Amino acid sequence: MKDFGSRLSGAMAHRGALCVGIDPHPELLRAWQLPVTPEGLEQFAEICVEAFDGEVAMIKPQVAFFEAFGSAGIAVLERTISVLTASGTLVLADAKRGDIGSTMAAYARSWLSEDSPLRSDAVTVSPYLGFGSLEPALTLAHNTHRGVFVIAATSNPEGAQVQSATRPDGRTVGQTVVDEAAARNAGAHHLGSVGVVVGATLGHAPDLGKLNGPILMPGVGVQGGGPDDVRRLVGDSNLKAVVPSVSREILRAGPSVTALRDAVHKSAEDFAFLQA
Ligand SMILES: O=C(O)c1cc(=O)[nH]c(=O)n1[C@@H]1O[C@H](COP(=O)(O)O)[C@@H](O)[C@H]1O
Repeated sequence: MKDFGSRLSGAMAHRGALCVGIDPHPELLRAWQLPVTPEGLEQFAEICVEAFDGEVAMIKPQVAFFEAFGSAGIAVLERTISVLTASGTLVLADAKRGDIGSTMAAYARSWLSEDSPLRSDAVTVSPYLGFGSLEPALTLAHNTHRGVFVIAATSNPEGAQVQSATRPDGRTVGQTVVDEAAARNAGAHHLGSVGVVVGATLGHAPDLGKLNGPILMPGVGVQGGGPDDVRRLVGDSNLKAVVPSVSREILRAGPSVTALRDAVHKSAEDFAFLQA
């Protein structure tokens, strides 16, 4: 199997850069006339799979909305991930895991090991227990040809308190996260397999020029970010590495599969400049 970065750059070349999130908010279930139960969750996920599979470079299920239903929700998540990965669509599990190294190793096994029922192509991780605490996930991802997306500068306004703090060497904390990720991608030919997450809502972003890996940009749509923000934040030379991520703005078009697909195509058009 090719490494995750190569698979992602191949998918982006074929299908465009967009990532669509599967975020089954209870309000969305209700808006889709579905019960807020594991059965409703399953129908929501099935409609999303039908609408998005094969249409975009990557699909990002937000794990929290499945966990909220307990073991029945996790079972729906497992099935959703395995249907998508079996059809060749890249799945990024948005679990934002981060813990001391020995516990991180267990989180890593859940999302990145070949024999886990939840195995995905990549997982989001939080470095705010120290970048080094992510080592078990970085190592397992490398060994299983999977990827990690490390939270660097998030789309929520509260993130700046930690991520924009300045270290004694003058770099922001978010910048050091990007720099550590860049060190992991050194020598990768296409895109490295260690991505970062940078919110499209930010006033300014860390310097991404040496990352050599994918830049996931959520915060597009309902949170207020748009294509112009993406361009402004990453700079022209980094546009090819950007994976804009949209959840509610697209999901609100449901439950019609045709309307969901139309919303995907509209978003994809808005971001076509990334591939130009
Ligand atoms: O890691 C993420 O995907 C993420 C990072 C971030 O900085 N901001 C952010 O909104 N997200 C996730 O991206 C999705 C955004 O959803 P919408 O605002 O509905 O597009 C949610 O699943 C968030 O958890």
